[in-house]
Amino acid sequence: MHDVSQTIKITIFDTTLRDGELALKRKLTVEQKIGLAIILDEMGVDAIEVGYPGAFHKDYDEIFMVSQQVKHSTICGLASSQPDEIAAVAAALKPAVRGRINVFTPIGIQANMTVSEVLETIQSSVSLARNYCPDVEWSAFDATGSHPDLVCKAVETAIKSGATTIAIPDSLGVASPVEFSHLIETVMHQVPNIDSCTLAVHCHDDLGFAVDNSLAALDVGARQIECSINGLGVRAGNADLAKVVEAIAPNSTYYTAIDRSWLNQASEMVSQFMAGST
Ligand SMILES: CC(C)C(=O)C(=O)O
Repeated sequence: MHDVSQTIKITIFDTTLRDGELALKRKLTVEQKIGLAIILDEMGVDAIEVGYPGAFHKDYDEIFMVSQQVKHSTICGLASSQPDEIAAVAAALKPAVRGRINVFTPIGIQANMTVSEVLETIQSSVSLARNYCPDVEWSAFDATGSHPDLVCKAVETAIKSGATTIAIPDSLGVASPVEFSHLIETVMHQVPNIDSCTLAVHCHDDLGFAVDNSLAALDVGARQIECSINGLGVRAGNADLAKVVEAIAPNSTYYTAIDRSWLNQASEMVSQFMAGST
């Protein structure tokens, strides 16, 4: 239960079953995904990202079956801007009480696309996703490896195209807390329609800053943190959900809906996944 003086709810988006699974040598079974998703749902996680069917065919069935079991959390599937990937996530989410399509577009310097190609790709993919689902997240893959002006233009375009959540990832884990919160602040100040979406952050731990970057972003306007149990995720991992939630708990401004009594059970389950994958 949060203190009534804590006024701003921070949405907790768990990506253990999607980004986290990428770190495992042996992929999770559908039973393992359902088992963890039920605990995350009980724990009060707002959104659970279950898979990326465009890259892994098995993730389609897993999103479908987790969607049948979970009653409270929003179930999310990842898609690139390819129309068939977006359609696959939409179909897999059919049984979900609440579903979300997370569309990502690479916008870093290495993406090798012109500005107009990037913006057209965002416009067409996010609009398509919105035709299937009222809850669409757009993720600016490699935002910290891009020019801030392009990040802002891209975010504005995604919101105009119907995105309800915008994620700014530090995809390669290259930013310090000062640099990352400066980027979030720039987006908050320069994007005219930013108030019509929830701003999310998705940080990787290559420099050991995933949790610090996520928390620093709150004071400049981020309202969703993407994280994972035990920080499981590609390379050095994602922000650790328990560390994020424990850091927010005593804060007088922010609160989460997480019931922290479930944290150990979730951590033990994911430790077993990790041990079984070596
Ligand atoms: C696909 C996106 C959200 C991602 O995992 C990243 O940028 O790290």
